[in-house]
Amino acid sequence: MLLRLRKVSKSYMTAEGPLEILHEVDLSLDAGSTLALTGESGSGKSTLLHLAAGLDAPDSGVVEVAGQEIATLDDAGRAALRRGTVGLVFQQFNLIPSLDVAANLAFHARLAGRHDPRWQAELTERLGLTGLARRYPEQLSGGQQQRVAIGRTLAARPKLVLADEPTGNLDEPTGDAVLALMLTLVAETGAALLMVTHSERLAAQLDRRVHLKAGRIA
Ligand SMILES: Nc1ncnc2c1ncn2[C@@H]1O[C@H](COP(=O)(O)OP(=O)(O)OP(=O)(O)O)[C@@H](O)[C@H]1O
Repeated sequence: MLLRLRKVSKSYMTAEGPLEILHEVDLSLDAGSTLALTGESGSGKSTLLHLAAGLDAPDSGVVEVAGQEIATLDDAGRAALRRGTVGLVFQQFNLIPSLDVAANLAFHARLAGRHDPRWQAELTERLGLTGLARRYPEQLSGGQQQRVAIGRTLAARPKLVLADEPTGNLDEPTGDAVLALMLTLVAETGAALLMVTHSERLAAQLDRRVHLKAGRIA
């Protein structure tokens, strides 16, 4: 099992007092499987994804990634887990503006010690980025930037891909094409995917779907 949440609860402090966002959420994801996380705006989807990435800690409950309980790791251990096992794709592409496409694609793989020029070349071609390798992010369209962001994540061959509305900034045909490509590449690398989406239509393309409502899995 790549990802497991057990009785995970999380509150944020607000001016009116603590606000519970997630209440005893259980969720698990096996290697090679894909799961869509849906729910209304504010239902806690991004919060859950951040907990799964070890970017934030739950108030109670357990988060395990690849068999490791995140709470038992120190900052360096969590950073190593993110670098070595987890890949993140966000709606805002988070490309490095000072690096060209090729260097952006290589960045995480190099950090993870898994830079593989042949795999990068294959991703570049299949993501339709050939010819754009020397361009900088600001010289790309939104769809092109998102394909670079997905390529950058997959170049490092993460075991677990966490994606937050990865096609949310794209028009529907472009978003559909980018998602289809991401699903194919995730399947080929044997990674597990947890994807947050507002879209029922996109959620239906993944193996399983869970819906968050008022902080609980509905
Ligand atoms: N750091 C924070 N401090 C206080 N409240 C927060 C914080 N982060 C998120 N929240 C609140 O927690 C709730 C859940 O936020 P979250 O971003 O997880 O929702 P979401 O389901 O991803 O929403 P969306 O679909 O709009 O992105 C929201 O009400 C939000 O205002």
